[in-house]
Amino acid sequence: MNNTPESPPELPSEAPDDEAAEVQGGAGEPPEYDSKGRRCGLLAIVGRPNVGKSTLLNALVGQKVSITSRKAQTTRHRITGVRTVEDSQFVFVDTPGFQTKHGTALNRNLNRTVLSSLSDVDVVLFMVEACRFNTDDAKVLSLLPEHKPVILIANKLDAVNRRADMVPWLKAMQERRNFSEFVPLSAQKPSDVERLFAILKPYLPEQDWFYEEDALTDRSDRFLASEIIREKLFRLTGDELPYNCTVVIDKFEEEGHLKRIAASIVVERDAHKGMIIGGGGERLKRIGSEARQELETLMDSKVYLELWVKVRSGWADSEEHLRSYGYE
Ligand SMILES: Nc1nc2c(ncn2[C@@H]2O[C@H](COP(=O)(O)OP(=O)(O)OP(=O)(O)O)[C@@H](O)[C@H]2O)c(=O)[nH]1
Repeated sequence: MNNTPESPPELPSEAPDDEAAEVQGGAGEPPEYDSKGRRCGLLAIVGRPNVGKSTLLNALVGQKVSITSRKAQTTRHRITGVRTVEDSQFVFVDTPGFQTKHGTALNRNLNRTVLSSLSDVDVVLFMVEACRFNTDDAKVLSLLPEHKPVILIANKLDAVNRRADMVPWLKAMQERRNFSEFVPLSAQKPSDVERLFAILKPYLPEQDWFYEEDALTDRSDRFLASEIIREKLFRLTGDELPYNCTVVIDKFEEEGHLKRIAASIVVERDAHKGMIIGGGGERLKRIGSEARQELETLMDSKVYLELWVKVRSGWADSEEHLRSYGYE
């Protein structure tokens, strides 16, 4: 997209729709869906406090992000990290109800929250310390949904003095639940962490990626920018806006202590476009201004942000559209 807006930085503008017809491809059926062997899925890391969940997550994704939108692309979840390895994209999500910090008791009331937050992940990573299992571990385990693949991650392997203890311990664990896999590892050991991707891959459904390949790896600021804009978008449009609108970063340039970001909010219908722009463009201005302020704080630099709204009917179903938005 080569928008060269006349407007000054930060002033949200409306992009012309002239590409819409062309992208829709005119006559003919939309192309049949084909993930081309790609996989993408949601994963949750659960476990009692102090077993090493954050250590593992940070090692898996390289950097932690925090997204507060109620309507992130993956429905109810707060995404804590994304990592794409070859043809597979791993999306790690938070599980409300497992906020067990400061020794908060896990009680029955949390049960429902936990179950619903885990109901649409593809695989659960249940983490314990190798050769240990206490009542808090048991409580967490008892909250996991019955019909969901659960992988047992036995962390802190480096701290196990007698490796021979592992065999009876693993046997006892298998009696507690029919785990899909046992993975003894050390979250502090990079080679163990990298090995985990190959083990997890078969649990991701074959489908196209939710995010760009470089999300949260070498260009994570770009990913963060699209998430922050999306968060403001949903926050300021309330429940009016359907989930399937997206934010595409068209430009992300750094000049010293300044970042120039141009982004398009892509919606399916004209009505949605109107909703986002608001009377006199007020709403879009606010989305832009709030996103810019937050990005400046997060990135610790000055940010010029240009926002556009575009209508792409059926974009989410069309491979061609996805390609044109850089999803390939
Ligand atoms: N020896 C050893 N220590 C580890 C390993 N992984 C994590 N730790 C340590 O275990 C402690 C807890 O790690 P965290 O990653 O904060 O644990 P957590 O499960 O996220 O804890 P909460 O945030 O309280 O739920 C830290 O001191 C880590 O350094 C490991 O593989 N080996």
